[in-house]
Amino acid sequence: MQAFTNRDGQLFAEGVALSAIAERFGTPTYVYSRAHIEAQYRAYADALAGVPHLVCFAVKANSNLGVLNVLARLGAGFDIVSRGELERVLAAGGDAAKIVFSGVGKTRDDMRRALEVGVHCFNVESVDELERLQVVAAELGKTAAISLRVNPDVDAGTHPYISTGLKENKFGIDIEQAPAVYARAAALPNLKVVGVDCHIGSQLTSLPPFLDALDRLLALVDQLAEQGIQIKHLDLGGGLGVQYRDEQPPLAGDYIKAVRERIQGRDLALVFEPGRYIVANAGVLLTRVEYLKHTTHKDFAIIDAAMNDLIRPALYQAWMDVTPVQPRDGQARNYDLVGPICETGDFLAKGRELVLAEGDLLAVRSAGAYGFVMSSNYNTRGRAAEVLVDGAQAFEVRRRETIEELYAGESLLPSAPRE
Ligand SMILES: Cc1ncc(COP(=O)(O)O)c(C=O)c1O
Ligand SMILES: N[C@@H](CCCC[NH3+])C(=O)O
Repeated sequence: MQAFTNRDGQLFAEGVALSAIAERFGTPTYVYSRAHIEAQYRAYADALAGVPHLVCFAVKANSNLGVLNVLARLGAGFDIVSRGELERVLAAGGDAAKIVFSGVGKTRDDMRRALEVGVHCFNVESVDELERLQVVAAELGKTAAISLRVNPDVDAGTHPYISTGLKENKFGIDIEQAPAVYARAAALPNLKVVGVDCHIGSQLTSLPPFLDALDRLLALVDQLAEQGIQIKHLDLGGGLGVQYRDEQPPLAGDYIKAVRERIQGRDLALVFEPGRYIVANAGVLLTRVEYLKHTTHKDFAIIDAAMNDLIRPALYQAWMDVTPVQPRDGQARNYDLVGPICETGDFLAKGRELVLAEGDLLAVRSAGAYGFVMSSNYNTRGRAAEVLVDGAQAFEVRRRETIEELYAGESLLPSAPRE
């Protein structure tokens, strides 16, 4: 479904004009559509009907409480990688028993809290983590359900920074070593082996890498059964891509259909950890043109959003669509859209044919995933507001950070006299 549509010469988020949101909440502001989030979640959940499953939204993609709450109300599970994400999920009404805990660097505190609230499963990424979890669980007198994140050595064919399933990546346990590590896990008294998981990368635009990884996991499940270790669930991670420009990634329904065909006849529950697929196209970053700067070489539109608000273009050379909220007639120019930050890498888009004037509003599309969550205070800029649209209403689900908040918690040196 299209969350952002053109009507009466301007762009709407569901039933609310983006110009009205800018008027009310200012810019830069992230705007999300509840209907889109729900539709994307349902694409996964509906395709899994009839199989025991969990769709665990990857909180790293968008951890806004309002967004998490929308998903929690739908019965979603959550994939977390930190204590912070855990507390957010609980604060948003998420069910601890539907949380899978991923990440290569879980601390003892992380483990304690996750055991205390009773997460569904720890996705363990190394032998040392397994041993640490045994100690922490024993101290608390608890049993930790675990899955090993295996590295199936599949090339996801995506950007090298977001490819995670190759031998040279830091993630997971080499699939060839997995049987031995499972044997160790099964021997530890406070751990209970329940699953196998993998996540081979993000923004995948074709099915074969997913299915290759699945085949390798299924071979491992069979091998483990011969060792007397029964796997209950298979967690295939996230990674399904979305359309930013002209990519044609598979739909969740087709992906899940292909997975279901391959696991037919097996007594396995399925877990997925989609992030981008659920929220990327549910969000835009709304920004205003501050200045137009025409030089002999280039035309720049200096906008009030910057790389601190949305770092994907600077970090991955990601192409993001930018659309005027109220398109105007006139002579288009070829603009670089740049922010106010003192870095040449501070751009959100380059070489766009646009008709612009100072004060115009622009929507940077597909910004619902890895947008606000990757923002920073660089150049002492307060972070953007976040607004969630539900039908004809817009709710500020996070207010803009104030200047005072930017230095709250810092202090001066005490003025002790120097000897
Ligand atoms: C373990 C794990 N699960 C899920 C995700 C979510 O990925 P995506 O947003 O591509 O669906 C990631 C991030 O790539 C991840 O590292
Ligand atoms: N932050 C990345 C995705 C990272 C996926 C996290 N494992 C992006 O914007 O594309």
